[in-house]
Amino acid sequence: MVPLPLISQIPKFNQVSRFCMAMKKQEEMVVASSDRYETRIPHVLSVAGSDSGAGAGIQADLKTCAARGVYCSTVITAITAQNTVGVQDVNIVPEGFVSKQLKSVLSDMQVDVVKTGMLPSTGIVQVLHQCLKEFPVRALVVDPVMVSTSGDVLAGPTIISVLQEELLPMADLVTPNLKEASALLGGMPLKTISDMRHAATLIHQMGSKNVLVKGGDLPDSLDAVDIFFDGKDLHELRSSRIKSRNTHGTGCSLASCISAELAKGSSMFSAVKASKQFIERALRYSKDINIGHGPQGPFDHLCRLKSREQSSYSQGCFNPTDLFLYAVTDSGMNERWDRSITDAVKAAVEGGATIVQIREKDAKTRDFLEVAKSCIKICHAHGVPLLINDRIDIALACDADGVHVGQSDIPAHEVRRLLGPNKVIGVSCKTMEQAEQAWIDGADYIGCGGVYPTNTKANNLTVGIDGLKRVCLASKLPVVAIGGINHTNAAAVMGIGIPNLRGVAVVSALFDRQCVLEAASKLHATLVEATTSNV
Ligand SMILES: Nc1ncnc2c1ncn2[C@@H]1O[C@H](COP(=O)(O)OP(=O)(O)OP(=O)(O)O)[C@@H](O)[C@H]1O
Ligand SMILES: Cc1ncc(CO)c(N)n1
Ligand SMILES: [Mg+2]
Repeated sequence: MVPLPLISQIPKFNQVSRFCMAMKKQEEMVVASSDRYETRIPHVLSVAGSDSGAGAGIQADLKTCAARGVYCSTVITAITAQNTVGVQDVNIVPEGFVSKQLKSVLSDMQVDVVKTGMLPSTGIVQVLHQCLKEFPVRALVVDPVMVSTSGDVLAGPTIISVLQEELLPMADLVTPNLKEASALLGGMPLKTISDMRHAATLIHQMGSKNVLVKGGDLPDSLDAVDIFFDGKDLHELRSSRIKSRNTHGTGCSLASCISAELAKGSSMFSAVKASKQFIERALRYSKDINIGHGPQGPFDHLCRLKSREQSSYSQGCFNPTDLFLYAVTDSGMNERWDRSITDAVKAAVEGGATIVQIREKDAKTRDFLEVAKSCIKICHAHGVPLLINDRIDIALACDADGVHVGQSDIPAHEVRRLLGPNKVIGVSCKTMEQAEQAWIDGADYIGCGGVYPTNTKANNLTVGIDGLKRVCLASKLPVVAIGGINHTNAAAVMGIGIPNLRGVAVVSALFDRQCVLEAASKLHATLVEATTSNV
């Protein structure tokens, strides 16, 4: 198979569509060669050390990629005896054997992105450099692991010059923490955000296309602040600092999440921002878990999948963040683009849809049920809930996660009675009164729109941005905006800045497009951009 160009050689605006085209081409090749339709899964190769405590290293990378729906292969560079107290011992894998692992994976599997962690010898860096020249990949993310947060050395200072000479000039992103940034800069002290900004520009000169200086260990900082530099602009990425001992492995997980998002086709900046959100969410979810007796515990990468089983769908605890990118299917559009509903849903969730609603107005009941069952499997494999529009019978029969109803469908309180307390119920509302009623009726969220005019629903009254604001301010339930929303106006919708507006629901912007995956990841990136603060 012809290797794809390095990500840094592809103009930014073209990345996602080229990736989609390449994926389509590969799919066609598979069909042609085996007469069987298979979909390629985005693939990250992690070249890193094993952490026996499984909070960092290879284990963190595997879990992060799994949480993001991306395949992760592994080349192990060292085995560490490690726990929540610290690193007790390190056994370095001989470079010849690292080289064998690299060749095994790279010569056989189609890797999109290589992510490096612990590279404990100069020989290992050299064989990696050689292999990447022989088997180019779309992106290289270098996490220059040197010292663990417990203070133990994972790669000595001799590594620095070979990293600088061989790896950084090939890298699309390098992600040093404060100590590593300081070591790369010959021991320069880094104590403030302004020091971090300066460091990012200096490290950029070592050849990496982009630099992310991580501030997890910045003393006296109320927020967790990272500095991103793309060679032109400096961005300050902030999230709240979660008060928890369970922060071991945040660095590895951040870099592998960025790699996973790049593998799916995101642009670099969107991947970085989405990944910072992922870390914050996982830390918040895991802040009270208790593993080990030492000062630094691991967090739970798979929280999103778990919270799905434990909360929304069996314990009756709806997670409003699921409304972020809400995909509503339309059979007419799928027919027009000659794809099945299941293929459309699969592409939407792979591209980043966070909840799916199956809306089938004309389907035969039995066909609808079969489609719903397949879609649930796809959605749950990605930790995404699936709702059914209007048809409570179908939702019950396939054990969907919930139902969405309009004002002329069965009233929400009846739906609640039929579905019980643990399912998700959404109601379309145009007015403050309807929003109040949805709350009284026991709904979990409301959909408000049409925000903009749309062809999807005939004779649908447009409430506009002002109507949306009014309903959001009055609603006691989380709100998802709907109606004519796409990647050009999504930022304006989220920009109204009312906290209970949790996302946008879209039909045409995903499904009336040639490449649903591309449309979804582009819209997801736009939403992340619109909802993450940066200076
Ligand atoms: N307590 C926290 N709350 C929120 N975000 C955090 C916290 N600690 C770290 N982060 C974030 O996690 C990411 C990793 O940062 P950090 O500086 O801890 O990397 P690291 O030291 O390489 O991690 P590690 O060595 O533990 O794997 C950054 O985006 C940082 O802002
Ligand atoms: C194996 C390994 N890689 C990276 C880190 C950095 O957190 C660690 N502690 N252990
Ligand atoms: Mg740290």
